[in-house]
Amino acid sequence: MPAVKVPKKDAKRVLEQLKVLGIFDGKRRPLRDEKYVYFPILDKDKAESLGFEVVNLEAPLRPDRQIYKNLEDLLPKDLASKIGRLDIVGDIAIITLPDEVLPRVEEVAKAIKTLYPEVKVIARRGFHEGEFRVRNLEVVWGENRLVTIHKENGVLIKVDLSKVFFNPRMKGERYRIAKLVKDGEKILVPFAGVLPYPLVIAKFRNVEITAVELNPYAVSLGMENIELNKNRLKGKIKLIHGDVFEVLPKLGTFDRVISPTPKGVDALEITLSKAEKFLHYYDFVHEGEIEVFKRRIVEMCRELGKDCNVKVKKVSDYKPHIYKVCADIEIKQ
Ligand SMILES: C[S@@+](CC[C@H](N)C(=O)[O-])C[C@H]1O[C@@H](n2cnc3c(N)ncnc32)[C@H](O)[C@@H]1O
Repeated sequence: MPAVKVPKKDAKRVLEQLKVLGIFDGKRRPLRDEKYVYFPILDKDKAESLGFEVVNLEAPLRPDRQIYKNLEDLLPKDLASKIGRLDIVGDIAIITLPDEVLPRVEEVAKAIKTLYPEVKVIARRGFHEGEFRVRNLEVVWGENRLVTIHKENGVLIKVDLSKVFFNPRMKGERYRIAKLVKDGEKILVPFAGVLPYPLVIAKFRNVEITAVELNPYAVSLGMENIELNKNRLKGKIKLIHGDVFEVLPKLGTFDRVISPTPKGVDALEITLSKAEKFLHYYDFVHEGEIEVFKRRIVEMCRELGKDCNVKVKKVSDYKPHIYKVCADIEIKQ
């Protein structure tokens, strides 16, 4: 098959050119020797007419998962348009799948496996329910289980999605917070779940973290997760099983508090009262109400005798016009 032969020093520039011209064959891997790079192409005549040196060679095909980036690339339009977003937790794929599409689950499974060969279970998504914010999930393909070990930010997180809350999309946010933390800090994480925030922070920083969680299954998995990661963590994690509103009044104060607040719960006052330097407070806010939310925090700071800088950041979409936000609150010293 045809390939454009380019001296190594020009490879990046020529690759861009070939892509713009629409003749780069992205399904095949480029080859290299000591002096040259060989880019597989789709149109020999066009390349030659533009003055490129074209040779013939066997460039291997890339695996499908490197060619196709999402389900829309792999499924017929009528099917792709009916299925919702895909999340991967360990070896479980979570997807929104209406009843009418259920008979075509094998087709969906094949596409998911192309992108994520590790997937062994497909579960269809319902809503988060109850005070423990557990998502309603139904296994529709593969092994009948919702327990898995998820890898994120260099830690292992064991979850049982039938019993605990876990959101893989918060990976970047957890990393952002971990990077703000300094060695030596004392940190409080209320509403800690199976400990994704504490684990990621303790992975990168030598800190003392106190986590509080009410769901007994999350607490038990959290303890397993501390054990599972014990050789990866620089920091220490202490996990308290209990209600944030009962436990926090008995605790002292912390340099930093991180509150992944469950939807519908107002924990601003109690978490702010425990923070000496920083509070990262998550909530769900209508886009038109972000300033009101910010003013409420400033007001609460004043009531608690604190002088605060407040920045509110949109973290993710929740519903049309409603965002999950994080208020980064710095308490001036
Ligand atoms: C939105 S989830 C966040 C979990 C975890 N931090 C994460 O990011 O995956 C909220 C968590 O708070 C827990 N929770 C709800 N009410 C609580 C309370 N009053 N005291 C302690 N934990 C509570 C739920 O069980 C759930 O695990």
